[in-house]
Amino acid sequence: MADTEKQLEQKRVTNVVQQIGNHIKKVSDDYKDARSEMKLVQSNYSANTSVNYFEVDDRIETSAEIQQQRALSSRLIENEQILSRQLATFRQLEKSPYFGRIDILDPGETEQERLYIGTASFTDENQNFLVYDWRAPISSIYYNGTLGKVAYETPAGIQQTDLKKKRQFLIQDGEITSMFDTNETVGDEMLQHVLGEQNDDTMQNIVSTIQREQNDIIRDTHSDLLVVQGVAGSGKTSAILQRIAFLLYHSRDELEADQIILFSPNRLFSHYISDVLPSLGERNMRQVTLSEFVNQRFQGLEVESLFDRYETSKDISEATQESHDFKESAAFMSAVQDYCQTLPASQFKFNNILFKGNIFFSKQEIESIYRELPDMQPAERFLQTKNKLIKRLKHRINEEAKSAWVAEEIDQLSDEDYHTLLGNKELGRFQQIDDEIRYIARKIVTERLRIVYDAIYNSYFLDTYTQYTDFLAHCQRPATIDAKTWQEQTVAFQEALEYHHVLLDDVAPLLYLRDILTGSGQNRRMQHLFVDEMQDYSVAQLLYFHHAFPKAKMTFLGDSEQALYRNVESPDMLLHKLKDAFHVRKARLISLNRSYRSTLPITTFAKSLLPDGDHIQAFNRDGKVPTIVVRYDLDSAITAMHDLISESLKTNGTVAILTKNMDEAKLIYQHLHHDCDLTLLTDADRSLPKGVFVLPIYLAKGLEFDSVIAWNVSQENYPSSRELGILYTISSRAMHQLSLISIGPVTNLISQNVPQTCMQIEHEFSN
Ligand SMILES: Nc1ncnc2c1ncn2[C@@H]1O[C@H](COP(=O)(O)OP(=O)(O)OP(=O)(O)O)[C@@H](O)[C@H]1O
Repeated sequence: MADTEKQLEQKRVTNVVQQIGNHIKKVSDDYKDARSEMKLVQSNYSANTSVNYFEVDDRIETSAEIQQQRALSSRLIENEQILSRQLATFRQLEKSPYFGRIDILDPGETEQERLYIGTASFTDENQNFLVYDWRAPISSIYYNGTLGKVAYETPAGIQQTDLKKKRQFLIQDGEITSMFDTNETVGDEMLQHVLGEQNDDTMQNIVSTIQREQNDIIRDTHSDLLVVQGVAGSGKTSAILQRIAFLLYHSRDELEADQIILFSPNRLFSHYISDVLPSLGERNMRQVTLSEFVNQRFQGLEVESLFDRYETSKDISEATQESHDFKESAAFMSAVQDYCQTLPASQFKFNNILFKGNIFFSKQEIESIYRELPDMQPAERFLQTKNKLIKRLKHRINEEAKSAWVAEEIDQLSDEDYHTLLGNKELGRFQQIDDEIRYIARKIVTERLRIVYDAIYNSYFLDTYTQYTDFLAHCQRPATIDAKTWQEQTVAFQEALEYHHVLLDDVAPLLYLRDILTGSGQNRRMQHLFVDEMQDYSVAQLLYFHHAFPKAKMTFLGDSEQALYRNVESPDMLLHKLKDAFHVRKARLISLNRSYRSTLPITTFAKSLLPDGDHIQAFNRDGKVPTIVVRYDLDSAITAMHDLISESLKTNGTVAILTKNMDEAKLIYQHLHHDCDLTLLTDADRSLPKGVFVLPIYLAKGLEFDSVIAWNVSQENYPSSRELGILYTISSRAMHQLSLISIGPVTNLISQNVPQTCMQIEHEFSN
């Protein structure tokens, strides 16, 4: 491109950067003002909260003032937060104001329009757009269109235009480092540059290089269920995050970040992706792991985690596996639903409600309330039972409030405690002192009996576990599961319960049963549900999420070939299963087959492990072929590991040693941590350190590292195709370098599938 052209563009960049700089100064001043105002209100507030509370009039006045100040300070806090977010956005924009330019000619116009696209909009004093937000309707042309006639979607409908030029920029600290015109979606040159960089400890946004098929995922606002099957490294996680940023922009007035929930595979991942949305000027969505989500719903019990199950259930029989599969299926969830809908009142299992070890409401009493109600949906009937119990509780509170112990307690109250019990709102409400005392008495008893109220409110009087056992006994199982194996499932469930454990298979059906019978457990505020690594969830769990967030549109992303916890499925099978299970109006399936993470030799190696790997397209980025180091005993393998680490560190910032399980990770740590700076990562870790670390593959789900060393890929350790998903997932975590160590002969998964030219094998020959 002619130098003058570049000079002209640089001139514009410099000018825009200067204007952004001026704007930052202004926003900084506003921010400082907002902060000092905030401080002033806060100091006033604390002065007021310490005023004398004992004169009734004073109290009323103070309370009103406090309410006012609270409202004022929350408004100020919000304002301050907005300014602070704006500042962060503009500071980023100042360094790199845009990454793209499109020249368009609208129908009927004679003059082309030139638009620049960046991570956020920026207008000059006259409200002319100097930079368009990448999420603006017009910006979609940049990602989707090749030169010529193009269409784009706007709130007013589809618009047509003629795309005359598409230019890409790389701008660092206000300087154009490269720029080129392209007719492709986003040219490979730009991608080469971005992908060749070293890994950061948190993920980066990809807005400047979003690919056309990723753009389809990001900008889909129509589907109720969007399922993305994408090969390893195809940008699924990136697409989720840009999609969230897009949705927040698109529905700015109706959607808050906390109405979006993402199920992430582990805590390291949660941290890994935490910077992307803030880098785009947005707040993070809510993030949970399956374990966090279910543990919160089973208070007092410990739920088996995916990791626990992975670590312990290595050798289960085929028959048991069939029972597991059934319990994880959509058919099983339907069976739960049928059971609940047709459950006769006499089969309802209730618990006593206890107070200090004594029965407060007996299960017989609850049962008779339930039975006497007319026939209706179980949840409605349960709710009415609940209301009747609360009524009876209130009655008993009123009676108890007249007891001598309550009067005595009131006598003993200090003035301060008395007023605290009375509360701000009730100050001055009672004309008669007797009324006030009766009120206080009821409050004392209510507090004392709160535990009973909570038990009613939280539906603890349904004996969920006995009910579930009853369901298991009555459930129609497939003919392939014999009675004995099925009975073993019930026993396993009950035995676990004795130790306050719930097995993972039982989690979704158990929660579903409880929710249907009690009419609880649903969050209708959540508008979007995202599940990353969907292949690691059972269909039953996904259906439960759908039930728990009934209003949420669903986006499920995953890779059937990275299955760690079950056998690898073909993408078609997985999609078919999900489509059948979710009866939604607008379902859409998108496949991503191009892999961006790894160098060409690494992707070629990883895809040849898979029987159907041909559909995976590698991004053409140079690198060394993966090395396989074969040793014949543990000590030599550890020495080889040591050498590989030193060699990897010469060119890579992060080196991850990935193992099949935690025992292997500990073993390596024990042998190596004295000689090199090595960290062992566990389930409890929330962030990745720099340098060298060792972790089992399930904790590395969704992550990527400059260099990966796979531990012991021998035939003994990876004997069958059951381990294929594990090996593929490990190999596909590497960005620039992949090495694999084997103690003894290498697994057939590699030796029989990967062509010799795609790897370099180094044997140690003993003499
Ligand atoms: N359009 C793109 N531009 C630049 N980088 C991209 C793009 N798409 C993906 N990448 C990069 O490729 C790598 C893999 O992306 P990501 O982690 O989102 O893939 P994934 O499909 O979720 O992977 P996996 O399933 O293997 O965990 C990341 O480093 C990401 O930044």
